[in-house]
Amino acid sequence: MYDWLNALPKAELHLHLEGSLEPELLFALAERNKIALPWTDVEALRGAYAFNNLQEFLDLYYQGADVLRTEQDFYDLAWAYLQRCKAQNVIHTEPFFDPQTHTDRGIPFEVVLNGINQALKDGRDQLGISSGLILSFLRHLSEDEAHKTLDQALPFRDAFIAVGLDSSEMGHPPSKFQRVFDRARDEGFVAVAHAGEEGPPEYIWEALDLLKIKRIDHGVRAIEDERLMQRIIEEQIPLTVCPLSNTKLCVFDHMSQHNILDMLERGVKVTVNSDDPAYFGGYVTENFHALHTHLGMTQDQARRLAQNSLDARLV
Ligand SMILES: Nc1ncnc2[nH]cnc12
Ligand SMILES: [Zn+2]
Repeated sequence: MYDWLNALPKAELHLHLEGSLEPELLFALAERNKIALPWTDVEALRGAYAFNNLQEFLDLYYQGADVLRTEQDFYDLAWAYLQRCKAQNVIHTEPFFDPQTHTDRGIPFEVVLNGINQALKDGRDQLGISSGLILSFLRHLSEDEAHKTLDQALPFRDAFIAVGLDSSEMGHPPSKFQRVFDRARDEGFVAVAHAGEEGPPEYIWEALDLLKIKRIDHGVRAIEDERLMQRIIEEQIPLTVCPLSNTKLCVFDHMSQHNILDMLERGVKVTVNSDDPAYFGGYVTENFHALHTHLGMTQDQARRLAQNSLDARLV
């Protein structure tokens, strides 16, 4: 089944480039940039990948991103991810990047963007993988800071297809970012947002009604609100679900409890994605395979999930 799932043509719609930083590359970049790391080796770092919630993961994820300094580093990061796409027949990808994670450390916006963009271009030209980049605001920071990030992005508007919202969900509802999303949409960007990963269904309502998003990232807690379920089914609003992430971050205790196939059978436009594959134990195919192993996902269901991912592309 793994090989069959791997060969299935698919799109990835929920992937943080910083979350695709494998420990081997992290160590190589630390050496290249002469940065001392708190872990003795790759295995010690991998051993730290045990999380009880989103915040515990984010603390390590932001720490890991500190090795990314130069345009070449960002290129290497994105290029390594695109090669994984090629190996897993991901024919289209819409990755997120978090500019504030880097600009707050003094890395110029253009350095980050140029490195990523060159890799995406080479991915199109050399690997045949189409893509669209999503600029994600960090929700634990202020809306003012998000406005500043949007200002920095506007001169490069053709480099992005959408804006997103990620990082610590609880206590940072979508309503906090209503004005900057209004501005981004006025400037022609599509909007997406993480909602209903750890946060309640109300955050999904806000993301839809206040941020006017076209796709919900995660959204697994929608199932707690029947009226919300009716809406996302009726309007066929796609959900970018990340099964391995959800179990690694204890959103579900075990993969056998995941609700993605229940949602699929109820008519929700759910898709399968890897979120932060370097940290959560696998790329898209591993996520599909876990659904087969623990939930008995059939080939027919896998085909529908893959088709949903192709249908839910923004570009
Ligand atoms: N799963 C996730 N949720 C929120 N923010 C993130 N940033 C990277 N991965 C994330
Ligand atoms: Zn995510």
